[in-house]
Amino acid sequence: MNNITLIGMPGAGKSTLGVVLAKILGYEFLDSDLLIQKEEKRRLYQIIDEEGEEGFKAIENRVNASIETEDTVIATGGSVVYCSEAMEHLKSIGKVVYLRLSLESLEKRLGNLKKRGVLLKEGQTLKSLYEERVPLYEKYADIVVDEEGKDLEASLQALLETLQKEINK
Ligand SMILES: Nc1ncnc2c1ncn2[C@@H]1O[C@H](COP(=O)(O)OP(=O)(O)O)[C@@H](O)[C@H]1O
Ligand SMILES: O=C(O)C1=C[C@@H](OP(=O)(O)O)[C@@H](O)[C@H](O)C1
Ligand SMILES: [Mg+2]
Repeated sequence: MNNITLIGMPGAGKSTLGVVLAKILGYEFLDSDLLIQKEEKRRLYQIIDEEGEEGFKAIENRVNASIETEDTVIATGGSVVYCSEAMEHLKSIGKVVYLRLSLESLEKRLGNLKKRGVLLKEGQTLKSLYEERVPLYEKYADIVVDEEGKDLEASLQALLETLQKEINK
């Protein structure tokens, strides 16, 4: 199945770029964060508040591992890479694309992380979260797209060009 799954740090543009990419490719678009909210009938922040970090991850794993789509751009939540079953499943139904952005750029782009619903352990900084996650994004990525120094239009262009090259391989 030829789905395209976007992974990367919160604020990397998975949701914003994903929907435009789907439109250009004539694909469906699925934001797995919205699927979690629909299935749980709760907002993400409520799930995190009520179930804690581990509880949220278990739900995120189950929901992402159950996605059965075709010709769909799937924007995941930044924490999906902690969910090994979900990641193996997403890899099996298409290509996994890591949207890479430097810590410095993310720091400028992101506001209050807790308010954004990012899974942060007590006292954890964006820097330590970045260092913890980058190896996981790299581990699961079939394709890496570098977004550094690009505006929305240029990021989308880079994403399209990289996918095109991959398809023509
Ligand atoms: N070059 C860019 N690519 C993607 N998003 C960008 C870019 N520049 C600024 N942004 C902004 O960064 C935010 C990305 O948020 P979002 O798409 O929700 O990311 P994610 O789903 O990866 O957490 C949006 O507010 C978007 O407008
Ligand atoms: O990175 C994270 O810890 C999270 C990112 C969010 O999605 P985005 O990556 O779309 O912001 C959402 O899944 C959840 O609140 C946790
Ligand atoms: Mg998103």
